[in-house]
Amino acid sequence: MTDPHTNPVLKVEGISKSFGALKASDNVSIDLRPGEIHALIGPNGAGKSTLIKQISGSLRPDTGRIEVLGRDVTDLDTVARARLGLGRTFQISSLAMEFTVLQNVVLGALGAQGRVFSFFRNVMKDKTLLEPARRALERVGLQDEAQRRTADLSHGQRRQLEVAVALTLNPKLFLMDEPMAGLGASGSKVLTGFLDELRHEAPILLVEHDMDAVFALADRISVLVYGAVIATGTADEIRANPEVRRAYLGEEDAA
Ligand SMILES: Nc1ncnc2c1ncn2[C@@H]1O[C@H](COP(=O)(O)OP(=O)(O)OP(=O)(O)O)[C@@H](O)[C@H]1O
Repeated sequence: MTDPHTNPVLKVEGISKSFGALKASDNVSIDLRPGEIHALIGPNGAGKSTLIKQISGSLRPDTGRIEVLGRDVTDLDTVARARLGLGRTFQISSLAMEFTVLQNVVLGALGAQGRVFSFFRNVMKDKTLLEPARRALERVGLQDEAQRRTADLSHGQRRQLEVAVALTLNPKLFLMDEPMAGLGASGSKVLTGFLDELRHEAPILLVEHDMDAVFALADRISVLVYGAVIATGTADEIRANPEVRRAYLGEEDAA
């Protein structure tokens, strides 16, 4: 369990973001503590992805402040935030399907570092890239698939590969947008086990529709409705919260 008194690795304070008349983030404050998985749940269109984008740096909030490891990153771009230790996996795959598994990890690490390359052959011989890439593949259990074409992997293996790409940067914390999406029961079980271990190394802010995974993994859960956080608490507190049941869980019969 996490100690609420330790300094959070991520602190979001009063973030708001509007698209025209629509308030996609409405004065959101949340934090992420060392060793924890903090899940962000809410109905479709509640503003989960919009919030993740603002934390990762790909979308600028209208107001509010974001701190990563005690540093104000509100004005930093995605590359600078990644360098500080903010890892991210995406809702839609960013993998190059025709490339091998190992090539994707190497290229992903290069891109995330903001580096450019001119000769692909040289990049694939660069030990400073290859070694961390192989280590990351081992961590997620894909070491035997390194030379396979990414398009030939199962959906679950691609999700593992995305985590491996993010791991090469040694993230101090993770933002994950629906990592279980499209995984079968066995795939999500494997990934659940992996995230359960990963949290000790890098705490995770997890957007996820799979309620079994959320209630199994999350130390804390925040519920977003119409851009605003209506509750934050443990799984039991969230299950028992009448406002949450009315606004969300009750309607999906997930409690
Ligand atoms: N770039 C944009 N321009 C205009 N409206 C947007 C934009 N991005 C998101 N929205 C709107 O903001 C609201 C929040 O969207 P968001 O994708 O963050 O929700 P979500 O909770 O992640 O949904 P889902 O669970 O379906 O992924 C939605 O009404 C969406 O249509």
